[in-house]
Amino acid sequence: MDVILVVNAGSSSLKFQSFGLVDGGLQRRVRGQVDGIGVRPRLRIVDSAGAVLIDRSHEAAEIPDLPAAIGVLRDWLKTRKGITLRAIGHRVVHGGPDFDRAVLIDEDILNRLSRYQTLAPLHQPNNLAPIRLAMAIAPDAPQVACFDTAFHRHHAEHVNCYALPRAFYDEGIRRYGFHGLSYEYIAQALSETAPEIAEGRVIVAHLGSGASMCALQGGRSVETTMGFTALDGLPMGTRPGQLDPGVVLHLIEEKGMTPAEITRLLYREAGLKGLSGISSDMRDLLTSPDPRAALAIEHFAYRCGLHAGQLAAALGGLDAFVFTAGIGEHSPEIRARIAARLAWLGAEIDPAANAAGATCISTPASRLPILVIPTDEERMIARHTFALTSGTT
Ligand SMILES: Nc1ncnc2c1ncn2[C@@H]1O[C@H](COP(=O)(O)OP(=O)(O)O)[C@@H](O)[C@H]1O
Ligand SMILES: CC(=O)OP(=O)(O)O
Ligand SMILES: [Mg+2]
Repeated sequence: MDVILVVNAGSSSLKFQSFGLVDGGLQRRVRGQVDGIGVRPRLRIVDSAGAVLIDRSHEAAEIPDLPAAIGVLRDWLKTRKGITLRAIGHRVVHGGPDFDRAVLIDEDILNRLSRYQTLAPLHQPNNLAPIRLAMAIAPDAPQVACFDTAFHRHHAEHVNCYALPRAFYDEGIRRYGFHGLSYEYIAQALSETAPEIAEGRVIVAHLGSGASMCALQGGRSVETTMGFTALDGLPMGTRPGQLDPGVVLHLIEEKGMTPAEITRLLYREAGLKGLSGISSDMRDLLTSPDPRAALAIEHFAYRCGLHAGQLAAALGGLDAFVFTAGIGEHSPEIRARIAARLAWLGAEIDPAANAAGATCISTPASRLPILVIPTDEERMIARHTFALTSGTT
């Protein structure tokens, strides 16, 4: 069978899916991930029916880093029989100013994407490593880069710019926005399942370890909370979200911190982890009796409400609100706390539907429909990869 392999390499995990090309469409075959890389590595692969094919824990030293995780994926792929790899699609977080759509990868493209490593230090190096490896070991398989930034590339100029001298904008210092593959998937899912909502003004809240919100108008992104990098906007697992740049100046001038130290602080030590001093994982905070956990949760819900207000203003009103990603899909408590902050926009949550994880979690009387839609960045990547390579393979 001909398959498309999708690779989504993150900061501590390698997620992958394969899709069979069946009757001109994409049929998911397997879904897997290596997570806890370098700490508590675990490989788990399930088939399309949800049956577990592999669930294996490893010693930290066995899978200490991303290249080792890619090696595990490669070894597993070798055991698959009767499969022809037609193309590989990759999530690449930063596409800079040039890429407003997915692109076939060659050496030149790869070199251009390498320039954005410092703009997405948690993601870009890990996104590019599997591309390089596949170029070496499967040079005949076309590879496609699918960008988090592409879905936001058509924002109006007044949305895109910072109030800095124009030269900075021209050299690419702009508000790019991220999680675009997730938002594009949700926009398509909405147009299929709730077309009347999809045509209107919708906020999608992608709340995972990275978190952002997107304002959709008629299925297109018109505003988002992240900017030049994936540090801006909502507080996240280990990133602070919106921060007065004066804080960074203070850290440099008064505390003598180096760029590397500040990068570490802002990408790995801040957010829920820094504020609570307990964990970056919302599940740990929700079960902790520690008041610092309660503060971090309150800060998160407050800032989500605040940024939703900004996006509602950008849209000039709001017709629906959608929760997605790890926290958005799985935490009724956080959904309820954020929805309570949207009461002024007409939101009224249905506690039973929320607890049950229903698709619609607002009451029939709610002026604002509130939905939960699981995201699927990998399927979005497969769609782009298929569209770009079906004529060439
Ligand atoms: N049941 C749950 N309750 C609260 N938070 C959860 C739950 N399940 C997952 N999460 C949160 O989701 C996060 C992971 O989300 P995910 O979208 O997979 O992020 P990423 O793709 O960025 O790793 C975890 O760090 C955890 O905080
Ligand atoms: C861009 C970003 O923050 O991605 P993730 O949520 O996967 O960390
Ligand atoms: Mg993610």
